[in-house]
Parts: sequence; C-alpha cells; structure tokens
Amino acid sequence: MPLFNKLKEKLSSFKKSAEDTIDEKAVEVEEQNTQPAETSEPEPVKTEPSKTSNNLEQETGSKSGTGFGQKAKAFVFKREFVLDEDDIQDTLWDLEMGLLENDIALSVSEAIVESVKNELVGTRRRIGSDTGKIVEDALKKSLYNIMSANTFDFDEYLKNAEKPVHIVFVGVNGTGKTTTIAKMANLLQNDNYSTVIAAGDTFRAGAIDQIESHANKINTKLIKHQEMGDPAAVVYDAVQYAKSRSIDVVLSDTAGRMHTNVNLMSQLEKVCRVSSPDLIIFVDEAVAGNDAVERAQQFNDNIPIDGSILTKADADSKGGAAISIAYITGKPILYLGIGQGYEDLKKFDPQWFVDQLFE
Ligand SMILES: Nc1nc2c(ncn2[C@@H]2O[C@H](COP(=O)(O)OP(=O)(O)OP(=O)(O)O)[C@@H](O)[C@H]2O)c(=O)[nH]1
Repeated sequence: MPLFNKLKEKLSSFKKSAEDTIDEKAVEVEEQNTQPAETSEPEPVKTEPSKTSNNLEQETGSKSGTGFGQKAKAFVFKREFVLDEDDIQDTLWDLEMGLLENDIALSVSEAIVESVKNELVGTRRRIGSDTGKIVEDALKKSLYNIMSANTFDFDEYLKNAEKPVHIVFVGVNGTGKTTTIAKMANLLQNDNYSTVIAAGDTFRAGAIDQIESHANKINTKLIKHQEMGDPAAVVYDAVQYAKSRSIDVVLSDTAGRMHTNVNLMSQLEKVCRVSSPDLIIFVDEAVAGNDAVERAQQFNDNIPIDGSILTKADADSKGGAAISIAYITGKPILYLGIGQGYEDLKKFDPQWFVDQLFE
C-alpha cells in the first residue's frame, strides 16, 4: 500500500536537486583543472560506487554544456572534490521547508537537515560517483537515526514478560483508540495469547457498547461497569480476572481526553497508579500531523508512555507525525493502523518505513 506520498515526492525532489548541485560542483572543479591526467592520480579514498564512464559522459556533457572529449572525461573520473556548506545551503533550505510542509515538527526537521548536511559536506567525493545514491543514503541514514529512537521489540517483550501483561491505551477522542485495542487483541489472539479487554472509557456515552461490540466480534472477554463508573475499578477488575484465569494480556481502554483537561488527566493518572500497567501506549491518528505530535509530548509529560500507535496511516500522505513522535517523545512507534479492518495493524519497523519512502 503506498503510504506518505507527498513526503515521498518531496524527498525525491530534494534528491534530484542535491544530485544536480553536486554534479555541477564536480564539473566546476573539473573545469578549473588544467593539469594533464597523468600528474593527478587520486589518493585512495573511501567513496561510494562509481558510475560507469558512460554515465559520466552523459552527466558531465549535459551539466557543463562544454562537451568534453573522451580524454577529458577520463581525466575528470580521476579527480575528487569536496562539497562545502555553501554549495548545498539552498538545497538544504528547500529540504527543511519540504519537511515542515509535510508536518514534520520544526526541531525534527532541523535535526534531519543537520544530519544530511553532516553526511554530505566535507567528505571527499570522487568525481563520477553515483550522486543520486550518495544523497539517498544520506537521507535514509538521517531518517533512520531519527526514527529508531529507543526501539523496543514488542513481540520479544510479550514473549518474556510475566503474565498477565497489562497495557493501558491513552489518547484523545475519536482517533481510533477503541478500534486499535480490538485490532491488538485480534493480533495477540492470532499469536496464541489469551486476552481480556477492560471497558475503561466510562465517560463517553456509547463507548462501552462500542467496545463490547468489538469484543464480541473478535471473541474476547470484556470487563465492564456502568457508564460514569470509576474507570480505575473496571481496570482493576480486569486485571484480577486475568490473574485468576491465567489470561496473558489485559488491554485497557480509557476515555479519550484532551491533554488540557485537568480532571480527566488526573483520573487517567489514577487509573495508571491503581493498576500499575506494564505498558502505557499512546494512540493518535497519523493524519493529525503536528497536533498529534504535540499531544504525544503532553501525554508523555503527564503519564510517561512506553510507545505510540499511529492510526489512519493509510490516509496520511505526509508522514510528519510518524517521523516526529518517536523523536519528540523518545519512545518508539510500535504499530501503524492502516485501515478499518481488524487485520489492519502493521508492526512498525523504522527500516521498512525509511525504505518505503524511497520506493
Ligand atoms: N482508515 C482508517 N480508519 C481507522 C483506523 N483506525 C480507526 N479508524 C476509524 O476511525 C474511527 C474512529 O475510531 P474509534 O476506534 O471509534 O475511535 P476512538 O478513539 O475509540 O474514539 P473514542 O471512543 O471517542 O475515544 C472509526 O470509524 C474507525 O474505523 C485506521 O488505521 N485507518
């Protein structure tokens, strides 16, 4: 499924423009050079794979417009050059603007640009290197480093953890939290874990019925109390139920709330205090972009989260929240919601994410 198309286009246009800039610089260096080839053997350098001399001919010919002869091209091939900051200042600026347009938070965009700059500037390049690959590798490396903050293997954790493992899901209203809990229970059951869901959203009218309907469809036990009841009590009962019946995982829903709602936030703190969950997972929608990032940060400040799940990634062309949240909270993204079906939950792997941005 194609994800984050707008961001992909932006990265591809940055790649093209950085590639052109580097190639122009290479031609410029060559043009300044008047010494014969035999006096200019390059020192050994660690460089990227070189293009074939045919590629190089096309490139140098088209960029310089000078139509080098065969001898001159061989000569260019043996040369090296170093890119300095001025050469790619404008291109990096465009990259930063492009990242911001795609809802990547300012501090994260700056970190990515800084890292790309460090990769590109100051390293000796052999003229004729595959500049497209150089730029793509620099981008991939920076994005990967940003996204792989504190990775945490959820499967491995579950396998080794003492049971029942208790997971509390937090986040604002309507972002897909309830559906995500059902998807998660379904996934765990498919992996042969037994599950129980706690209907901890006692606040929103209809929330208990909604989660009950999911629980029935995926055939998992639901523990519920009355609407407006104490969510901490529901969650406590669910954990006791799991302990008494050797259930592997308790998945607790909580009422959606704005991070600014002090009462609901302290109620959530109480739920977490009373039930001491093993994991607190923040759920938000990828399409919310910077708003989701801000909420993740503020939830994390109040109730330290262990990771995030981003829903509706299938509808998100920008990818900003996915890139920013792990970096800003310092906690990994665990899954992406990629549709409305129970099977539409994809384990998040930073390498997969970065690779598919360049497919
Ligand atoms: N396209 C798409 N839709 C999703 C995804 N996850 C959830 N939804 C839809 O988003 C809508 C809201 O989901 P809910 O699970 O009801 O939201 P919620 O966060 O539980 O809402 P509250 O109970 O108010 O907190 C539903 O129509 C879901 O089908 C996803 O990954 N992709």
